Amino acid sequence: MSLLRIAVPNKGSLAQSAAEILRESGYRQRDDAKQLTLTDSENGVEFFYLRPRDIALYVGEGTLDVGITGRDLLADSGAKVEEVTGLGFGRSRFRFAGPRGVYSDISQLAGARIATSYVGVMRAFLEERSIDATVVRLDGAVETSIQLGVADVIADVVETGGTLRQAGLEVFGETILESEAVLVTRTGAVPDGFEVFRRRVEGVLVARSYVMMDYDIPTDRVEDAVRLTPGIESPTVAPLHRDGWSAVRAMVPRDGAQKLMDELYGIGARGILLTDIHACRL
Ligand SMILES: Nc1ncnc2c1ncn2[C@@H]1O[C@H](COP(=O)(O)OP(=O)(O)OP(=O)(O)O)[C@@H](O)[C@H]1O
Ligand SMILES: O=P(O)(O)OC[C@H]1O[C@H](OP(=O)(O)OP(=O)(O)O)[C@H](O)[C@@H]1O
Ligand SMILES: [Mg+2]
Repeated sequence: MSLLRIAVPNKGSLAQSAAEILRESGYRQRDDAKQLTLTDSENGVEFFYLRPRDIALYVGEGTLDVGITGRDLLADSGAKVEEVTGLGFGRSRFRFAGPRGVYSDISQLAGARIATSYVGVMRAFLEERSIDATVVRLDGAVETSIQLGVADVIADVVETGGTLRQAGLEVFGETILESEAVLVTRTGAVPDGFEVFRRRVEGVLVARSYVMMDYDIPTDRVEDAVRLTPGIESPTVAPLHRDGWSAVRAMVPRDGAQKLMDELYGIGARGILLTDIHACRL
């Protein structure tokens, strides 16, 4: 059987987290950052470590079957690929920024020189709003371009905002794009072996965002408790040896789990336990 060919970021902000999620999904990953390919035939896959910006192109051309890249890079590429799922890491916003106190609205972009590494996204944004501005393509360190007189404003990736602050810049206007790492395939194609891969990765995402909750509760309060912890399909309810009590087990979102424990305690639940889920298939 042919191997599923998967493109993985080789460097940059997405590389480490991408390798982590693949490892947690049970795949082998390279242990040398100079290694460019890795075959995991036991699991039916082959990994290609590539620049995240190029990944949409390889997948869009059909040279590779699946890719992990940024949603913003995907939008910029114009390649024929579709997002299968967000992966919850590499979160960033794509924003306009200018010298502090000068810009407050995108109407001020008319006639301006905008430096960015995301020329495709920028041109589309300006065209949609009929704004006539000059786009200056830069590879990185875009924040410095204003000081150096190459541009008036920039459009760049912002995470903490630390880089902008250091450069004496501030964001203005609407958020152009919200990004995170995404799993992509070629539009309209479901490559052989992809479903197994997708289920493994989605299993890790669920395991990361859910926890398992167990508790005991007087049987006459089970309905109230189940309303608080409905689980994904339906919670397991089993009789306790102690008369009039039941045990309940349900998956709950990790965020807010502590508050949920307080609420369950409040309606009479006891022995409330929270445990991590390491992997799952739903
Ligand atoms: N500081 C950051 N925090 C979170 N995501 C980021 C950050 N910088 C870039 N990204 C995301 O990483 C992807 C770009 O990856 P790429 O490897 O091309 O650039 P990079 O992470 O800036 O690395 P480098 O500039 O060192 O090559 C995009 O999806 C972008 O949104
Ligand atoms: O809001 P922050 O947390 O400061 O992060 C945003 C910065 O991170 C990235 O730069 P990177 O370090 O990848 O350098 P680059 O500009 O050369 O791509 C991005 O291009 C911003 O400059
Ligand atoms: Mg960068």
